[in-house]
Amino acid sequence: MKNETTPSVPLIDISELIRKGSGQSEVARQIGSACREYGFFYIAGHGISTALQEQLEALSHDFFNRPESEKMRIRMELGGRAWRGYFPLGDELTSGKPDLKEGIYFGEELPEEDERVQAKIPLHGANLFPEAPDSMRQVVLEYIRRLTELGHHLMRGIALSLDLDEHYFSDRYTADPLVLFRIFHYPSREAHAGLDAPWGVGEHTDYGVLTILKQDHIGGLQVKTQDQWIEAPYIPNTFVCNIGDMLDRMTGGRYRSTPHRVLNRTSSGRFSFPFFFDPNFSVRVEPIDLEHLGPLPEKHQDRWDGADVHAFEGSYGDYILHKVSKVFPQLKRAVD
Ligand SMILES: O=C(O)CCC(=O)C(=O)O
Ligand SMILES: [Fe+2]
Repeated sequence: MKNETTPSVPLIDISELIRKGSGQSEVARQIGSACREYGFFYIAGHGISTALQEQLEALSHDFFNRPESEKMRIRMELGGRAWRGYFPLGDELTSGKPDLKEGIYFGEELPEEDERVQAKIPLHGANLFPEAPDSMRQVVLEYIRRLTELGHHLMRGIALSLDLDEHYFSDRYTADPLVLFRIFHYPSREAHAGLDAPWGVGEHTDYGVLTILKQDHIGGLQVKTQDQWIEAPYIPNTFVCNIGDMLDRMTGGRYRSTPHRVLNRTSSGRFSFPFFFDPNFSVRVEPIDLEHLGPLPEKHQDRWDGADVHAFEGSYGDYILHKVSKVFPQLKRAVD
């Protein structure tokens, strides 16, 4: 008889990878298997303190509970080409439709003197922090710092999982990664029954190499496996990691940039904290020679022709700007 058990996103304890212990090759093996099968995995043993996570959550609740007029004081238009700041409900489009979410965009904090800011390179610049709650700046910057370190560890694990040198990605792509951090608030559907926004976030794939997502107890993240949508529920003190388009491209589709979406079915607001650890903005992203792994598994070969990530030529910056212009048409005008 066929086994009817619903597949679920695997959970991997990465503590041996973080401490570079003797068990890190086993962690890498588990990461590789999850990336091939799901493109998604949970991590435990990640070393990010619960105190920092709780502070971030409390500050986010505080900020998003404030009146719209106050939140709009750090609206995205004021962030210009750096692509930072607050966007109100319905302003972000995924697959051409408004999402039922509001949020703030952050990134690496760069001063005006930084040469990339001077050169007016898009997505580089200073963050917009609210005046209140006033510890938002310190907590968000600390969170970005810690998650950047975690991203470097995970990229070592991903390199090992492909039988590559552990510094493969940092040598070529992520020594100076493009990091983007977002805080999203998904209100309950009944609070906005009039808005034509079918999803919290519509079906999409992520753009870069690796996303490290903290979600709250409300849950609502859904992942598209080979043949069905499955839930990726809240698991306390874990992060959900997923592979983005650039790693799909680099691995010739062996590692899947898996479509996902969000639906808040509850009557409470949902908060989530996606952190995107991406290739350097200026680097061209090329396929890796993975002949040592043998031929591409048949079930993944269909991704080759259909998915435009494999046909794409250019820097990561070209790729992300093209994507962003669809999600935030108004930002494109700031960049042009
Ligand atoms: O909020 C979530 O759980 C996921 C958000 C997401 O998929 C994204 O920002 O790319
Ligand atoms: Fe996503």
